[in-house]
Amino acid sequence: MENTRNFYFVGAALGIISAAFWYYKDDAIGATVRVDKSVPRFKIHNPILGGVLQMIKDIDNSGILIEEELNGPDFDRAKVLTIPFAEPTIFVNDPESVEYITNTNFENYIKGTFTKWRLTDVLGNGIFNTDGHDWFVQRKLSAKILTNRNFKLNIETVFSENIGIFIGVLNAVAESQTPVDMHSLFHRYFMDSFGKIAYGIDLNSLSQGIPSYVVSFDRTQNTMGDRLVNPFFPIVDFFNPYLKNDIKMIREFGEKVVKDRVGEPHNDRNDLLSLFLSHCNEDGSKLTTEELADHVISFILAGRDTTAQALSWTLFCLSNNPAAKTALYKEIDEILGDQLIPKYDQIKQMKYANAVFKETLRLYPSVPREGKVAVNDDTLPNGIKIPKGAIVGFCPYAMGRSEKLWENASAYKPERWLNSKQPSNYVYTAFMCGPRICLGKNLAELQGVFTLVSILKNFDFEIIDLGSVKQKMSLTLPMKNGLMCRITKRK
Ligand code: HEM
Repeated sequence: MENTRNFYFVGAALGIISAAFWYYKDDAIGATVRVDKSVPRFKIHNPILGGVLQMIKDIDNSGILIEEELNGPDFDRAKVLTIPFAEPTIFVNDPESVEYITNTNFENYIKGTFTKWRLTDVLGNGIFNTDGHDWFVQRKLSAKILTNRNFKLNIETVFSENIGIFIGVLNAVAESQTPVDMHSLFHRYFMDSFGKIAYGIDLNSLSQGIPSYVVSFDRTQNTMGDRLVNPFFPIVDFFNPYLKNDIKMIREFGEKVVKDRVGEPHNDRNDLLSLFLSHCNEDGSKLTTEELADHVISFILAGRDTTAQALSWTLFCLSNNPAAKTALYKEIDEILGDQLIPKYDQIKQMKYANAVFKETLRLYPSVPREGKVAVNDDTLPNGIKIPKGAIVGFCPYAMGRSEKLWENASAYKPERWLNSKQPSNYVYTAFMCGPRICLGKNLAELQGVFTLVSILKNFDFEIIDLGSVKQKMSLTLPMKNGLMCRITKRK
């Protein structure tokens, strides 16, 4: 009797497991939407768990893994990645689909709850985390300050002042002959520059060492990146010993920036914070301190990490490509002569330096992944059916390395940018495209090239161990082990 009962019990259990395997053969358990089975799944897919095991097993290389799937020989029009209890992502890798979701049918593809649920505790309702009317109002306001005229003024004032401090720090490092982590220094330099440009404040993180709120920013960026691939992030977050305090530090930093300005006798400066402070909602009310802090925090994240990481990868790419490095030094010396810091017009004249910056971002885009949630059922121009609630994703990292889009895609060739015909924003997606294209694109290019040229005019950089330079999973594309360099002063 007992044996018979056990036999039925084991049989039933095996039956349930087999049924689960059959039912969740193509999609992870709890996937919120089922995608048509005719769209191929990622090779790393397992029944029930989808792609989660492979993604979190080597989380820092998950971007490379996605790139290999999208640029692999079996990729046709789209591939699906599902992880348990989350929206499935239908990845595309062609400019037509990217144009469709980011522009042609913009209204149907939003950030949605996927992003909100993962980022709101840090970013609140900042521009990265909003859709519709809220997004539009913030975008219009910010665009008023992020103008080319203001960038030109910034070059002559803030950039020149800050680069002087940066060069001073690098001089001391060169004299001491001790290796330094350029990845960390770039983050501190751009934090200070951005604090000054956007909020008119001196953060002094370069000259006074790393403040604790910067450590919190860094750690939380990584946590937010992990949340995008790990569906079990609420559990991981619960056991994260730093997270609660880090978020508190970041929010307090944002609120302090606001409160300090509100307390000023003359708060009518020409910067982002003044604009947000003077803004009135439709009902005539002003933004609260908390809302203003959302903007402060979001713009620091937008302006600091992206450009700092782009320059870190630029030094890495130049070290791997001596011919490009020589050509760049030649242009800098020809145009600057004895002058140590470039002027606005000289940066515009430096075709090769601008090409170097773009070429680095093609291979190492600071925002390597993009995803938008479909509001309604839809069909992409390539015929792929998109169910309501699924995410349509694309990877600037994969598109930049696609042989279908770039000749000799894996080669670092700044020369490809010297042609008069430039690729469209739907091919070169490092700054996104459509109505949500990066608002700071021109500023980033100007400040990136200005900084690169200024430091190369003054110093030589030797990366100590090229093999140790690795990507790290995050919202952006930081370096896992930093970028340790030996610096010498140029004669
Ligand atoms: C190399 C530097 C940079 C790169 C590669 C870059 C790239 C991007 C990308 C890919 C997006 C879209 C992100 C998304 O879909 O959520 C974006 C958005 C944005 N970026 Fe940048 N960015 C850079 C620097 C900057 C700077 C310096 C600013 C300064 C203000 C800035 C401001 C913004 C803003 C405000 C948005 C949100 C736009 C919107 O949602 O309407 N970015 N950026």
